[in-house]
Amino acid sequence: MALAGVRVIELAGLAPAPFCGMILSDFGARVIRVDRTKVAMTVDTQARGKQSVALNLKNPKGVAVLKKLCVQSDVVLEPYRKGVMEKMGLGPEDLLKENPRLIYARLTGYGQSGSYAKAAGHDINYLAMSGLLSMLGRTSEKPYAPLNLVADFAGGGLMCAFGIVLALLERSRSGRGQIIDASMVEGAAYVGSFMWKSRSLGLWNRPRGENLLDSGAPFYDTYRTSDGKYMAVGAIEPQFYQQLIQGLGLDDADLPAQMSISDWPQLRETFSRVFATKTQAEWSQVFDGTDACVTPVLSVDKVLSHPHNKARGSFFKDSQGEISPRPAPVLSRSPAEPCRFRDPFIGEHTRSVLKEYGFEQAQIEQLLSAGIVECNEAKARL
Ligand SMILES: C[C@H](CCC[C@@H](C)[C@H]1CC[C@H]2[C@@H]3[C@H](O)C[C@@H]4C[C@H](O)CC[C@]4(C)[C@H]3C[C@H](O)[C@]12C)C(=O)SCCNC(=O)CCNC(=O)[C@H](O)C(C)(C)COP(=O)(O)OP(=O)(O)OC[C@H]1O[C@@H](n2cnc3c(N)ncnc32)[C@H](O)[C@@H]1OP(=O)(O)O
Repeated sequence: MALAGVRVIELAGLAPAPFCGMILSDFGARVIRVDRTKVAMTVDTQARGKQSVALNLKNPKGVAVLKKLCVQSDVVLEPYRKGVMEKMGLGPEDLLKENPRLIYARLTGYGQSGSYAKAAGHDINYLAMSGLLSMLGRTSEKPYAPLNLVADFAGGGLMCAFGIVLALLERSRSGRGQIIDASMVEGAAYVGSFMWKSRSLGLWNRPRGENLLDSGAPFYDTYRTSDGKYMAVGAIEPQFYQQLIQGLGLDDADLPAQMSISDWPQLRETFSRVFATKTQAEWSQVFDGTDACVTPVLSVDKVLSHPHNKARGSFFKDSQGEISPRPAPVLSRSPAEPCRFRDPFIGEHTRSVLKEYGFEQAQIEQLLSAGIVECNEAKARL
């Protein structure tokens, strides 16, 4: 796999950093998640392929353990508020001094500088600060955050993984590590570059929810079917729009022009009325194999069985029967191979990892009895 041989230490976080670690793990990196001690259950639902070491970083001996792990690693990924790592004596200066090849990735909401750097926040706040939230939502409604996909995952976890891969590539030439300041505000805004770069085209001149791609246009929207499901319509180009009209059984001569914005409400009503006459399956049959750009809105349970997704193996079931998306993109020679085994228990690999990283048996026992590290091998064997 592309990242085979890369060792990552991921400090346990909420959503974006776990996703970043999972991407690296899916593509072959060895990811060791450092969890807190005295925690019964992890909230990391993106732990695929990771190992877990439970370590008390409030104790200087715990800090020393982490340093030793980082000296022998390629990447450390930290998801804390600005200053937390420095306070524990684990800031970039400390760790890069001991391992100048280390890539030190800092995944935060607001970045390492600026007046918000130390403030708490979540996806919706970062999305708001990126400018993008102001553009999301239906006409005459308040801004609407699309789950926590944009800032946490696209602009956060994924962008941070991209930064790490870039830094690894650069290190193969320079031999030196570096610090990655991954701000979710900036990551989200960067993902949304199109919104800024396409303003001159007049794509976003109208209020929120009344533009071409924000559900303003009737040919770029979703429609309810007779069985209470939905179809997605993305027939922008005139030649594809014609196929939409044909599939709906409408006559172009009876309809206003596609780009007549003042007629969009009327056109939407017509489309809504027609879509409500057949089930999702029936509409899929009508549009499959055409270029009308009309697809069923699949529920997360149904994606696995759709013939297209099935043919490509786009989703898979793990050993627990849970459906997951296959890691993307697909590399021809060294594709990702997601681990199908269950996620680790907190501290499941403490003993084995410490041994591998050069701790003597007696040292490990001492750390365990002092509560500086915790081990959960027994739970794993149950
Ligand atoms: C919208 C998303 C978030 C969605 C997440 C939800 C899915 C989950 C959120 C809450 C979960 C529920 C909850 O936990 C209760 C149940 C628990 C149960 O086990 C499961 C069910 C639950 C209902 C559970 C269910 C779900 O999992 C949840 C609903 C996001 O937007 S995520 C993005 C958040 N932002 C960032 O990541 C940006 C960077 N980080 C930050 O700004 C801050 O970390 C943050 C997120 C604001 C949190 O601030 P906080 O004050 O809590 O922490 P920090 O200032 O960063 O300091 C960390 C302290 O921890 C110490 N520490 C770290 N590691 C160790 C260690 N190994 N040992 C000892 N101590 C450690 C560190 O020293 C810091 O201590 P100090 O505060 O003393 O300096």
